[in-house]
Amino acid sequence: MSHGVAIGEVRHMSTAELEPPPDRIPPDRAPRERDRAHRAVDAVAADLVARGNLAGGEAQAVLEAQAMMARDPELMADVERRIAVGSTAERAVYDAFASYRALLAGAGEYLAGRVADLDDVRNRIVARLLGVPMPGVPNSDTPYVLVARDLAPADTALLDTSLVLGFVTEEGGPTSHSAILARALGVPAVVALQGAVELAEGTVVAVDGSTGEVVVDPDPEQQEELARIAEERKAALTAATGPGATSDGHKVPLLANIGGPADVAAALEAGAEGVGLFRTEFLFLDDSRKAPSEKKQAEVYRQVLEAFPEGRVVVRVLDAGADKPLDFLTPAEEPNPALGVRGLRTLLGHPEVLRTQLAALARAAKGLPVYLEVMAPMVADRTDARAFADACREAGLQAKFGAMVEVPSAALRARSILQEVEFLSLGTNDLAQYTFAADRQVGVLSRYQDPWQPALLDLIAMAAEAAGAEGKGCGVCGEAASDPLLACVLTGLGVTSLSMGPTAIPYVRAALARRTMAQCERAAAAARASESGEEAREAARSVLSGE
Ligand SMILES: C=C(OP(=O)(O)O)C(=O)O
Ligand SMILES: [Mg+2]
Repeated sequence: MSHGVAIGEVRHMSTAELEPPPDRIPPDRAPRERDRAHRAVDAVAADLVARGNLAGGEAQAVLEAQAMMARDPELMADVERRIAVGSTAERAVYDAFASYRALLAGAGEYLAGRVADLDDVRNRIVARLLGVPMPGVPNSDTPYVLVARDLAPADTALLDTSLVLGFVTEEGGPTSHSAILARALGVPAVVALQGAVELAEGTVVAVDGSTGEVVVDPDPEQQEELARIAEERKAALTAATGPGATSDGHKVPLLANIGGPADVAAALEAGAEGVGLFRTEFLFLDDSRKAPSEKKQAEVYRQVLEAFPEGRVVVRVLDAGADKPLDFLTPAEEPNPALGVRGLRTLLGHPEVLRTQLAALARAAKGLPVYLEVMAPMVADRTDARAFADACREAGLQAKFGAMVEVPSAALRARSILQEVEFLSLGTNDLAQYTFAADRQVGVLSRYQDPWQPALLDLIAMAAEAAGAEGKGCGVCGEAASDPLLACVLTGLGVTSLSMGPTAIPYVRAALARRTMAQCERAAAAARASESGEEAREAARSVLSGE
């Protein structure tokens, strides 16, 4: 969710499946159809790349990955085969994508995340061949609330925020890629709302990005009340500036999650005190066969480091696998990729990739006054942590080495992990996934992704207490940190820094500035004493607003 309230009329994303008729063509038309298919694919791929260039950041990487899907040579070979036996270009594309989709489904992999991307590519190519408008964002001159089954990155990347007041999706958990991209736009959004696509076109809805509520046909009083709440939030926002701290001066550095240099401007504008999570995998998406060279990586890292002179920059080494597969590193045949070779496990199996990345970081930081910190994703135990710390030392890296806490075992044995590394960073997206055994990409399981769940709060508290006892830092860099109320609770649990998408920083800063540390601790205790995520949220809200 983004914060704020949007009130407006529903406009649906045009998702009607374009199914071309199964017309047959005579053999002499095949060359022409082949040519049409090639031109449509090229145009769509070029359009996706152009959209990516405009959007920058994480969106660019996702769009470029989509362009690669469009240009997939095997897919094109299948299209040509179908044309050769009498299909029209549009029908051949439609059918070839359908079998590719089934193949993905059979692989069982990160499908939920990728199918929306794949369908979007197919719709674009088929629409182009049929000469009908591209599927996607509706044409409207007046502002509206966009409703969609799921949002394809190509659409979220270039949404006109002067027209889109907010959006609601039926699919996609709160930590899915579309939700993260949506949040980056900074308009109120509610994801994984069951029944969203049934909302009638033109109905007025109020979308509260902070609570996740969508009020259908709000009466004038409700509209006024919601608008008043939104105004209050805005006023609180402008009142708070400077470093993150509670009203009694307990400092909680507010850091930004970024995917590359393109996100730095937004981080600086939001007043980020540094970067708490630099997701480096976006750099690796350009080439599906090999890692970028040390020189290329160093250039990109340096651009980010230079933007935060004297600030803290936490770089996460490559987190490949599961929802972020890379062809040259991720095993193709894993029965359960989220439980498979991913994150640090991938890097330990490909030490040369880790070595190159660490060498690039050492090169990038040379001579800069920045506080570089480097952390590994998916650390499960002390052996993992030691292997990572050893690799960092061998690379001669002048940096603090840390471990992400994304697996329950790491939270349970945080103290032992801290014998090897200097800080912890809680990746609450994956920690929730593994605590509740609920795939973070599956919309119907999104209840388990609620970071307010007391079990998750217990694990966070364990990690934070262990770090406190060792005199070391323990930050949060998962989506949990971007919820202003939860940010107060996390602070109360003993978390020492919060890292989030830049657009959330002002809201979190304002929320912390209004509470004392003692209030945050009371809210944390009340939340942990609850029996469900919903109860925990209510309990914390009542502590934090009642004093
Ligand atoms: C920050 C996290 O990493 P990612 O979302 O990139 O997996 C997390 O899992 O919370
Ligand atoms: Mg993670």
